[in-house]
Amino acid sequence: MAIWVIAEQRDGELKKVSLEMLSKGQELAEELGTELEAVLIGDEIEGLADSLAAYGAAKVYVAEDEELGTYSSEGYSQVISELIEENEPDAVFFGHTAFGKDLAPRVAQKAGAGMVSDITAVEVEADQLVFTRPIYAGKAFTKSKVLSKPVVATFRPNVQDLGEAAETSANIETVDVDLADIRAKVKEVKQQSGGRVLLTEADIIVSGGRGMKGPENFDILEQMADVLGAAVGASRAAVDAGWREHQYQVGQTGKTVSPTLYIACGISGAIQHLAGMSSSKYIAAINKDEEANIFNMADYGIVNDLFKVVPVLTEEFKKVL
Ligand SMILES: Cc1cc2nc3c(=O)[nH]c(=O)nc-3n(C[C@H](O)[C@H](O)[C@H](O)COP(=O)(O)OP(=O)(O)OC[C@H]3O[C@@H](n4cnc5c(N)ncnc54)[C@H](O)[C@@H]3O)c2cc1C
Repeated sequence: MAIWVIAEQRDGELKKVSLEMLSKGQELAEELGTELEAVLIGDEIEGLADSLAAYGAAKVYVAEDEELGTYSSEGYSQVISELIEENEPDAVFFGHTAFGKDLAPRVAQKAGAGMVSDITAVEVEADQLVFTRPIYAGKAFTKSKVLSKPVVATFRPNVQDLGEAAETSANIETVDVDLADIRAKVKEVKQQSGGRVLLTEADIIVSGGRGMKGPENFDILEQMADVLGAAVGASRAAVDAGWREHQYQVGQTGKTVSPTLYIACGISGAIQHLAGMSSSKYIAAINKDEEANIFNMADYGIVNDLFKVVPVLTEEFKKVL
């Protein structure tokens, strides 16, 4: 009986959402009087188990194999499903990331489990987990209880608070892995170069829309992002115009992001854009139209020409950062 967090790592580095889920999981486990445990899968990753313990995992199941070095839907879902069958956890949490979105439904299907996705909050009511998730592009929220066991849930990254890390070492249980029946193997992963933080993990995002007027003008956003250590996003209008690649699109048909600060530059605030960023902690908007809908959502707004404002802000940020 336990709450499980399926840890996500890439190239030996844990994704922040895994630690966020552990921080939240610790609270929930205490309230429910159950254990918090983590599952770590990959190749040569055992060293990461201590970090999972530091954020509250009382036990870490470690499945290591060369074949698991790169993500494989079939391999990872097989390992997790077998572990679930053996240990019968009450709840299994994944990040709502490309990894979690691919893996969680497969695991839920194999375990015959109910699933709730993209959750932004969870609480305990009458000994049951109640999950909150945004619907209608963030205009409304549903609260769901899942009656089957285990419940599988995916957590929106950057929403749960990260707790304090404790000084502790992990209680590791090594998992026997038999991948003889796996039909598909990942032979190579080609990564795009570029040193910027990922959009979905960024603490600060500077985003540009049609108001940027052309691809070359994104340079001023890149410069501001360099100073802030931010990622650069875009509206669909900017992506459709061919100014930015689709992987940087924020919104209903792009990425959902929840940074601490989202700076929207020359973005009007269409509902489909808001769908992807309305759960940001703070929203700042720069737009020359004071009627722009983005100002209804923004915590801070500057009504002015972004080509005047952005370079000034960048210089000011340089002075304090
Ligand atoms: C099914 C569907 C899915 C969609 N999915 C998405 C999605 O995932 N993401 C998304 O973003 N959109 C999406 N859209 C499109 C969405 O409806 C809007 O068309 C789009 O978000 C508009 O982008 P924008 O704000 O950059 O452009 P606009 O709406 O044209 O706004 C440009 C803004 O820039 C301002 N501006 C212009 N010049 C300056 C300047 N010099 N200084 C300051 N401000 C300036 C203007 O005042 C204006 O407010 C979707 C639409 C549909 C129908």
